[in-house]
Amino acid sequence: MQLLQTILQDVKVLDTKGPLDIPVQGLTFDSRQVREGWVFVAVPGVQSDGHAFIPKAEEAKAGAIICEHLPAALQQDITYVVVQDSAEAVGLMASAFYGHPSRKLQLVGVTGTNGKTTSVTLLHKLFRELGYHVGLLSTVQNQIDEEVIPATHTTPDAIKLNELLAQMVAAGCSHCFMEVSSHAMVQRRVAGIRFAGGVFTNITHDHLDYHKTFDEYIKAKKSFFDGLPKDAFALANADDKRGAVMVQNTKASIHYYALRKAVEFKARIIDNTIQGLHLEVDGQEIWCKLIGAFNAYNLLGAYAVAVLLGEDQVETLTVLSNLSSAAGRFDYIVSDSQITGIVDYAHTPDALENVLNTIQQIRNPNQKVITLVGCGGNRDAAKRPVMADIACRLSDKVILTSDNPRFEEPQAILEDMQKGVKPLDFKKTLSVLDRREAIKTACVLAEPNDIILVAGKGHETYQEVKGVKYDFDDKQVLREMFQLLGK
Ligand SMILES: CC(=O)N[C@H]1[C@@H](OP(=O)(O)OP(=O)(O)OC[C@H]2O[C@@H](n3ccc(=O)[nH]c3=O)[C@H](O)[C@@H]2O)O[C@H](CO)[C@@H](O)[C@@H]1O[C@H](C)C(=O)N[C@@H](C)C(=O)N[C@H](CCC(=O)O)C(=O)O
Ligand SMILES: Nc1ncnc2c1ncn2[C@@H]1O[C@H](COP(=O)(O)OP(=O)(O)OP(=O)(O)O)[C@@H](O)[C@H]1O
Ligand SMILES: N[C@H](CCC[C@H](N)C(=O)O)C(=O)O
Ligand SMILES: [Mg+2]
Repeated sequence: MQLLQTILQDVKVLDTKGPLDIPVQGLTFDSRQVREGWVFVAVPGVQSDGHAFIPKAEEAKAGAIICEHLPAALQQDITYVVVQDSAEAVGLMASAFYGHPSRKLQLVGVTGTNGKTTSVTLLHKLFRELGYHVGLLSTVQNQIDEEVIPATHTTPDAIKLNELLAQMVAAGCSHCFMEVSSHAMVQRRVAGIRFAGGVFTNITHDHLDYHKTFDEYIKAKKSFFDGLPKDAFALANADDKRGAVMVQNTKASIHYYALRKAVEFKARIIDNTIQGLHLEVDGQEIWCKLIGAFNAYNLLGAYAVAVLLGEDQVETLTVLSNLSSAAGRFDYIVSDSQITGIVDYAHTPDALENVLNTIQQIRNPNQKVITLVGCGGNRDAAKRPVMADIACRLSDKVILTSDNPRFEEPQAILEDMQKGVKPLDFKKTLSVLDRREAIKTACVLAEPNDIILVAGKGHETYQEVKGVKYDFDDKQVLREMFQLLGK
């Protein structure tokens, strides 16, 4: 068993009260999980401050308490350690507690507003096909080879993260591909993690509820590259306005990929149809099953990562051309009367615009596009009118509805969205609060050959209302409605 002083090795300690050579039975930042002999780290949060739960941890017989300031009264048989930054300390301690698993495999992190899940999923599938044992940490699910471990966050907390990495190492994984969210950067979930490489996909408006300003959001993403070590690679999308800024202060070796610029890794779209993408990548032509111009970026990024990790270029492209996308990313079903129902996780203005542009490019002029979209509660409210406007601009009919209202009033979210609808578009817009009814309405309105886009929830199988997750699966409801209506 590890000693407290061992797992504190990399942590900036300001003060200690009590012995440090005590065994650590477990590590947590949640007082409700503390057991006898465990280490409790008090972390300031958004809702509350972990320091307020120190008495609970003491009651549960914690062996040590790590905090940024000492409580007024100290318990005799507990060690107290004051650190400068307890969120960072959790990461550093978790890495040591689990035996530094990130140093034992090639870990690549992907950050950016859109394309993270798609990119890491492609990479996981690619490296599996290339014959490796591979881990995956994504919004949709975590995986060790084909074994699925449910995910609660895009990036797990530092303790869960190291625990999962340690499981991957134990299972013989040589690689792991993970999403690094901006929340994870701010909350230091990847402190102490060693990356072999980092990828930047793009950055657009999102999560301003949390980061407050776009500058802060950029800073959060950039801090990932600032922290990469010298022997890692930093791969950035050069077509994104912020691509160069992201990697400007990194110690890692800098590489770029782009569709519109002559950089190290480049691709060109030859054709973009409902059957997939025909691309030229580094001078080689390939056909891919993924649909939409934005997926050319995801494919090119995955290719570049593989090459930077030393894989053969031709073999990589051959495997990539056979891969399908992640669940809920341009997922579609076709009804008996040839109505195409597309389910996509587009929940940002940029993603919605990309998906709708793709649909506009691949549809024929007789097919109407009906878009159903909502915006999440307790999330960035500024995107609501913008997404409604984009939907109107790029669709023939729009149905505004609910998407995880959480603790907000669904009707109020809808009204925020309605503010973005221009007077000229009033006629083509409907608001149907209940998502099931909204999908039904879209199916009623659709005529043979039309296209319905159900945006925002993708792979999610629930609708979250006031803390309760009710079963809800866009694709299944679409299928049900097609059947019910005989479409
Ligand atoms: C806004 C946000 O990110 N919140 C995360 C944060 O919670 P918090 O700051 O509110 O924590 P808190 O409730 O104030 O508690 C503060 C501290 O007291 C502790 N505590 C609390 C209660 C108690 O009884 N005892 C106790 O010790 C808590 O464990 C915590 O350490 O820290 C928690 C523990 O790690 C996270 O689970 C929680 O994620 C919430 C559930 C969440 O929804 N996060 C989303 C926004 C998120 O992280 N999303 C990104 C992806 C976004 C994207 O790119 O799409 C992600 O990586 O998943
Ligand atoms: N490279 C890309 N550029 C722009 N849009 C993209 C890109 N890749 C995917 N998208 C769009 O964004 C949506 C989300 O994609 P994906 O799940 O891969 O991103 P993500 O970064 O993991 O998102 P999240 O932060 O919500 O987990 C997709 O459904 C698609 O509509
Ligand atoms: N990872 C994102 C997912 C948003 C998906 C959308 N369906 C919503 O609920 O807003 C978040 O938690 O902000
Ligand atoms: Mg994701």
